[in-house]
Amino acid sequence: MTYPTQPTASHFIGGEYVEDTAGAALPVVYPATGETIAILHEATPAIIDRALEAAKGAQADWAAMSGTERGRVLRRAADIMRARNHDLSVLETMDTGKPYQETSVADATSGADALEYFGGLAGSLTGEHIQLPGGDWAYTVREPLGVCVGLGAWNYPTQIACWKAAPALACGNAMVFKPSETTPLCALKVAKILIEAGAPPGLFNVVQGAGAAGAALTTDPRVDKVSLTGSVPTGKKVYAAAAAEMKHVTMELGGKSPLVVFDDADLDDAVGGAILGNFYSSGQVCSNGTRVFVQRNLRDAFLDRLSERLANAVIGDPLDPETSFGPMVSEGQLQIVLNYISKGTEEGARLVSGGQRLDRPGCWITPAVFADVTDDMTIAREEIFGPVMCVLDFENEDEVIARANATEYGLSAGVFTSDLQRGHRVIGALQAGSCFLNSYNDAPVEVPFGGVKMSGVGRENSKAAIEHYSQLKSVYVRMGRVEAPF
Ligand SMILES: NC(=O)C1=CN([C@@H]2O[C@H](COP(=O)(O)OP(=O)(O)OC[C@H]3O[C@@H](n4cnc5c(N)ncnc54)[C@H](O)[C@@H]3O)[C@@H](O)[C@H]2O)C=CC1
Ligand SMILES: NCCCC(=O)O
Repeated sequence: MTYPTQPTASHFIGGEYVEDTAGAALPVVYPATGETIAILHEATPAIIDRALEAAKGAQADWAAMSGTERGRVLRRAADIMRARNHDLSVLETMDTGKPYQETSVADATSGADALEYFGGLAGSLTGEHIQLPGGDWAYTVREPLGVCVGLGAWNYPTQIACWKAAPALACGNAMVFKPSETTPLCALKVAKILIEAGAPPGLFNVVQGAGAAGAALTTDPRVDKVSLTGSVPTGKKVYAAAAAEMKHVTMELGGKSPLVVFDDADLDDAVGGAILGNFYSSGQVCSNGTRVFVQRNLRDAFLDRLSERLANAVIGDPLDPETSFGPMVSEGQLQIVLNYISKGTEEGARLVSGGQRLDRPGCWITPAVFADVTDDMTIAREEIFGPVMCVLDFENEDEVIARANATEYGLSAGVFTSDLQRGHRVIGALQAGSCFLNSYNDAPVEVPFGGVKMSGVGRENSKAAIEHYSQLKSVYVRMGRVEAPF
């Protein structure tokens, strides 16, 4: 059988598509219909070995090029991605179920932004000169780490591949990227585009597979750094395995982020922020503000306006540009979400809208809003990773800060208020890596992205990412005689 989105082969290694049918079959399902759209194969040990050898073989020559030359390749790749945005967006939609309305502006475009931004930075990555007493001096050299492994989640397959590859390659590293087993298609296109842009074969390789393939990559002695986007439980395993060999890590993990709405906020902006922070990508965004704290005397107006605006959601064919809300990524993820919705009702939260599975093929659920949620409820404590908004009441600033911070997570936080002093004061007190004031879920490449507490280690995007894909060598230069004690 021929599938419409079947790639040339499962893996991309050494500049070409590579197949090894000895690996377990990996069916790819279009979540909007439940149909199989491709069948790939998980990487065998031989495939993983081949990818790591290819990366190791390409890395030294790539690192020996000037930053400007490396940057040129990345910027060319960005141009190709932009030129192919339509096709890449359709593929992203097929891989994830996210509506084309989103994928056409937030996936390949975001990946291209990362390639362009880090391509631009590559030529400016230098060390520094440090003057010392007696005429001595030192200099630092910014060196690549070597071979980096990228492990992706399923919600943003193109974006995650590019957010990891772009800074890694800009710094002179090579990469083996393993997409999520749920969404294996898009990263292959990124690999092909990098080759077309002039990247040497082996610089960026893609291998498929689930946790076992990720673990094999993480523990391989040829690997110098592991960058994971995934859940906290996986993050703990990957971090521990990397630590055993003292490897560098970036951990972009989960969250249960607070979005605080004061009663002086612009109501429509606050409702818009809550919609963006809960229902974009059908709620499958790590930074989502899923605990929406609304000051008590605004609560009813907030819920009314939210219901009015939710009625405008267009739930349907994700490839139709009018559709604004797609299916969950998989039946498994849909079941997780449905279980949380049952638990919310059982524990006494009030389901004010949505939360029903739609009677049609595929993984469809309507956006759910719970009111009267209390801090101890399961739906207020655990990451759901689906379209479930919890609305919690609060009275005053100190109270909401304490409650917002009472979580092991610390990825994001948002505040809506027209009192800017209060806005900055509250943001200053919130324990989160990525914060928003009168906005939610913006992720421009120029701004560091990442979490504190259990939500992660390190930062993606911005100049901060350079620190996580390079290391400094210090060289002390003595200009006089060496005076030893004997
Ligand atoms: N902070 C961030 O930037 C983001 C975080 N996430 C988080 O990701 C989660 C959802 O994505 P999932 O794909 O379900 O996450 P997951 O943690 O199940 O898997 C993430 C990746 O790790 C791999 N993996 C699983 N076990 C492994 C092991 N033992 N060793 C090495 N690799 C292993 C998987 O195959 C996959 O490629 C949510 O918790 C979400 O919050 C998602 C997107 C962005
Ligand atoms: N564009 C959203 C970044 C966060 C995430 O990948 O979930």
